[in-house]
Amino acid sequence: MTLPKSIATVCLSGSLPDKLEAAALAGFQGVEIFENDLLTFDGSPAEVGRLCADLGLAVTIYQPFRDFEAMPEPQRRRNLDRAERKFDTMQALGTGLILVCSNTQPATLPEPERAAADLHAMAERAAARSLRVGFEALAWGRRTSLWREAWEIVRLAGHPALGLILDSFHTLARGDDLAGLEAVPAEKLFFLQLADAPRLSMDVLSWSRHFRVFPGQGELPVGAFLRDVLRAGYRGPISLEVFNDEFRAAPVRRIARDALRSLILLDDEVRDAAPAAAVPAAALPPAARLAGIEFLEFAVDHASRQALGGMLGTLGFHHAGLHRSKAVELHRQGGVNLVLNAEADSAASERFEMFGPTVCAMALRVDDPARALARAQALLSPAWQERIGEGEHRIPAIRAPDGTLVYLVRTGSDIWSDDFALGAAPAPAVPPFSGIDHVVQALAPGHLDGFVLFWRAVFGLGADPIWELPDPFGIVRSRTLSAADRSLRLPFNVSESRQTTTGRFVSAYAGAGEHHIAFATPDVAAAARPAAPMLDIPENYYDDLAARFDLGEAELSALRRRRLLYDRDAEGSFVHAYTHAFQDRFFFELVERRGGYDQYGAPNAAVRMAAQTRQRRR
Ligand SMILES: O=C(O)c1ccc(O)c(O)c1
Ligand SMILES: [Mg+2]
Repeated sequence: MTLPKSIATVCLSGSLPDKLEAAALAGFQGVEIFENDLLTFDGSPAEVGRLCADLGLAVTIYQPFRDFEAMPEPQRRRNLDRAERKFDTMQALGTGLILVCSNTQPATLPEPERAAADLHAMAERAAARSLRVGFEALAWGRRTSLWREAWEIVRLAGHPALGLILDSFHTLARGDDLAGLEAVPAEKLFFLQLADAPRLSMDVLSWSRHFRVFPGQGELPVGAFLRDVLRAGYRGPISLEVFNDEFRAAPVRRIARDALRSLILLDDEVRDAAPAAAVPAAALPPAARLAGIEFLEFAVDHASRQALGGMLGTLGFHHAGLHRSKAVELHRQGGVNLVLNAEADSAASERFEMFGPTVCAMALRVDDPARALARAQALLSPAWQERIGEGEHRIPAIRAPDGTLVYLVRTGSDIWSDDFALGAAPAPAVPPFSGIDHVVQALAPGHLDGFVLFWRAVFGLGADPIWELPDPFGIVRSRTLSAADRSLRLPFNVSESRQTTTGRFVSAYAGAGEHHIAFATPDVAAAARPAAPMLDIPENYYDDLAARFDLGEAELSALRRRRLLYDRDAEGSFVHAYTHAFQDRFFFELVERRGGYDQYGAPNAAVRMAAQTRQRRR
């Protein structure tokens, strides 16, 4: 047994049957029927009830019933009549619970006693039909906007068919918490809705109606909230109620799968507080201990392999080996392995046919590949198997949300000697790269939240807040996921504009993908070798640097001479440089972190994007 999982139909796109099928297919046990989805459906409530039953879905609640409590007459009497009609609907749907959200009307009377009396009257009528009523405080309710105020009214009403409904968004968005919930009898906790959200400064109604996300995708402490509810003795379903413009426009099955992934993760995070009967039979296997990127693999053809190999050569890479049975080359520079795959009829060639030269796989070093794979599968990411030759290594892999492969390589193991004919390494001509510092991926609008959840859940990465970067042709939003020890850093960029560097990448190549790869170097001035096709930076940038930081003349002229970019914070400094884009697709960055600098030089992103636009036009 795990906590029963439910989802409100409002989270999903499409017609009501589409939503129900997707919820059932993903693996939910229940659905909240949102009134609007029923009103716009051309079948009876009884048909919806049958559809749910056929799909194995319980109708956990019917909602919302608005603007009910504490209205003056004659609305009061009309509201009670309206409630009777909704009870008919509930019985046809086959649900025993209705959600009343707190009144938002200016005419709402202020006395909690009046609200309690009205809800008592409604509960009395519900009870006559063996139905129940739950009361939820909307964060923007006229007189009732906090859960404690809603509880006070439910307590005053004192009817067994009336209880409290909690919604994490309404509480957490107000900066409130659940202190005091222990005082509410467990049997009065009728239902629990969960939603997360990014921290935004806007009115709470707009925030709620457009920007909610699934737990784990936002920045609110939903796990702690759920733990408090379970400690208070709540034993009902956990139900997602997310109003999100992007989710409502996205393919319904993808969003339903993200939704369930979010609850599986949350369920696991609160195991310590869950009632014994609801503790998942098996905990999720712990997330992998990561140790960086063993290799990145590019899908290429013979011509682009030649060209990319040439460009890598200017950065000090050498051709380190050839695969024994496939058209696959290994290029190396220090601790960085890049695989160029031109094998026909492979996962790589599939990507190449669709997107041209592109990164098609990333191999992560993990402490235990089998455990990492088991966790991914438990979180709804299926395993993937590449065709292999006699005696060659089988590396476990899963698919990232965009279909690229994530290989799982045991830290410290040698995956190269068996499958590759390796040549002798030449003496390094430049200070060797210590590894891959970060890999930036461009995503199509609407995909960021899904990627954030995937990487958070499957690999336990943490997510930074969102940055907004000004491109000459629009805004790029960027969010970075990283391991706590920074052994893996993955910034994701999204742009609504098709003209930005990010937007062009996504629209021109019909998909997302890695659009820039940063190599870590101890000496960026040496690594940005004269032969390398480095991006030029305007003189104005260096004048501004001199004004912003008190750099010595020698340091400033060293930066200027090599056209390096610079950033600094309280922890340390960051010197970096970019190559031209390879065939207008992806590009490379060279980064030198000094001291404890832990960011990505975001103040320089606008300069970089403008320089890229100029370079492209040349
Ligand atoms: O935005 C709303 O009106 C609304 C309705 C019902 C809910 O349960 C809720 O949390 C919000
Ligand atoms: Mg709600």
